[in-house]
Amino acid sequence: MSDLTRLTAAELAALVASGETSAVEVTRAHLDRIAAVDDRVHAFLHVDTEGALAAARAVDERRAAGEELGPLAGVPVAVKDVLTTKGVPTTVGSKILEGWRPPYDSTIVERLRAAGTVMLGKTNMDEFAMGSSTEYSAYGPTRNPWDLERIPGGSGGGSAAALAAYEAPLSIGSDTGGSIRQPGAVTGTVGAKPTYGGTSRYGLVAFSSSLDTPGPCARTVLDAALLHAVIGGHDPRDSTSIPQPVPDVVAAAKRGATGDLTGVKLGVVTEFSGDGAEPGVLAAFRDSVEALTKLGAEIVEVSCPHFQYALPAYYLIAPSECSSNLARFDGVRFGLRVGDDGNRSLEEVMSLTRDAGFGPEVKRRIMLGTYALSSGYYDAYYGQAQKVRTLITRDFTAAFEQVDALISPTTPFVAFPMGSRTSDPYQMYLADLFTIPSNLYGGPGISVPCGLSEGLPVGLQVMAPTMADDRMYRVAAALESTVGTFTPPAL
Ligand SMILES: NC(=O)C[C@H](N)C(=O)O
Repeated sequence: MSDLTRLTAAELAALVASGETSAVEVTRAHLDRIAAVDDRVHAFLHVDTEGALAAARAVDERRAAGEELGPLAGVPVAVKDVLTTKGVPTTVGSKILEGWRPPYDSTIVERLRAAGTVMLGKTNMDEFAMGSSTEYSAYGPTRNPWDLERIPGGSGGGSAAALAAYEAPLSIGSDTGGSIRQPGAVTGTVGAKPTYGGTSRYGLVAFSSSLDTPGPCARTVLDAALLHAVIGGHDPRDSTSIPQPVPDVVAAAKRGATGDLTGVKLGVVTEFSGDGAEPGVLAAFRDSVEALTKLGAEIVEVSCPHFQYALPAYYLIAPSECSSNLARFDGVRFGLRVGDDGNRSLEEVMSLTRDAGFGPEVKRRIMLGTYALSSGYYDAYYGQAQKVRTLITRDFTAAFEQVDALISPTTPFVAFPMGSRTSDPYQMYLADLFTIPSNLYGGPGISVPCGLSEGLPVGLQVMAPTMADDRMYRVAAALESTVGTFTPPAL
């Protein structure tokens, strides 16, 4: 049997369904791979060996009993540590939740289990999903399998690195400003942010509730679509979940893989295709635009004049929501409690707990958000940012009257050396320059590998109208059919 860790999720599912290999064998191969490389990569915060093998055995038993298996049954998946997993530690990359074992599964995890996928464990992330390099994890950074001295992106660097290091064929991320797509871009993997409300936030530890969107990560576009179909769809337990079925993303990915984009009109975002990105990134992007033209797509330039204000608007809205959401970590209800010696007031214990439990970036965001929401500043900062959000949404609406989807590089730069941006928050924030607009708008976006610059992966982003997730999969799969997939140098 060839190395099972090199196969796609679709291939693994077919092998398990036909009985050529068992879910237990597939799971063991990935657990062995994790044991062999994760001390160097550190993609995982927790590996659930027992749980994974039990889930795999259950799939094999169902198959032996002649039961019909779902399209991803027996396929391992790694889950970002932002999603609750019943009885399995969930830390959000923070000390404040160290040792917390949630009493319930998030909807995403519930759906993964129901589909017969095998959860390998929980992946590393920037604390509370705040960061672009996974260096802000309270449990130490994840490294990029392409170059262990470079960052794997963030906040979901663990989910992306696990794919690039062949520790898992599928993973789950969450994208508030780019946390799925940016790690995908810098690790040469595929990351999709679904339409906001297209995937459930129930059991997703909240950062910025009007933006947080869980979604699929994979090494191929089809695998991402297969995972999207499993986790997506309406959930009555999430008040912003859209009561409509997910568009047929799998069919769209298959259609795209035929390499025919005749009749598809794509808009290159003027503001994101000039300055602001590294020359090597722009060169790979331009080559991809040419490749898409050869596949039959019509390419036009589209100006989205308010996109330039997306980053500052995001850094008011997201911290504002975070300052409110993170108030629940008070040392009373969850996880860490510091200084509760019977002599201190409740307020002192809360303050000591939050001081010890939160890292520097989380504290920075809470302060930014508290300031932006405070009386006297609310209108000037938070209110103004909400107006900008509306203008950005209008840019998208106008653009989608002209084109089917928008394209841009996913990130302005390739994976940067570890430690090179941690002392300058603004430089770190710039990693999401091109991904944030679609979060503010709520539409779907996907990053697909499109080439290399300085030997490191570059991603192309496809953005589509809300609830037209299928469109982005079609375009991404078409590009993948011509540029191929990208394998990091051997670990
Ligand atoms: N969570 C995200 O989507 C990422 C973004 N880099 C942030 O720090 O807010």
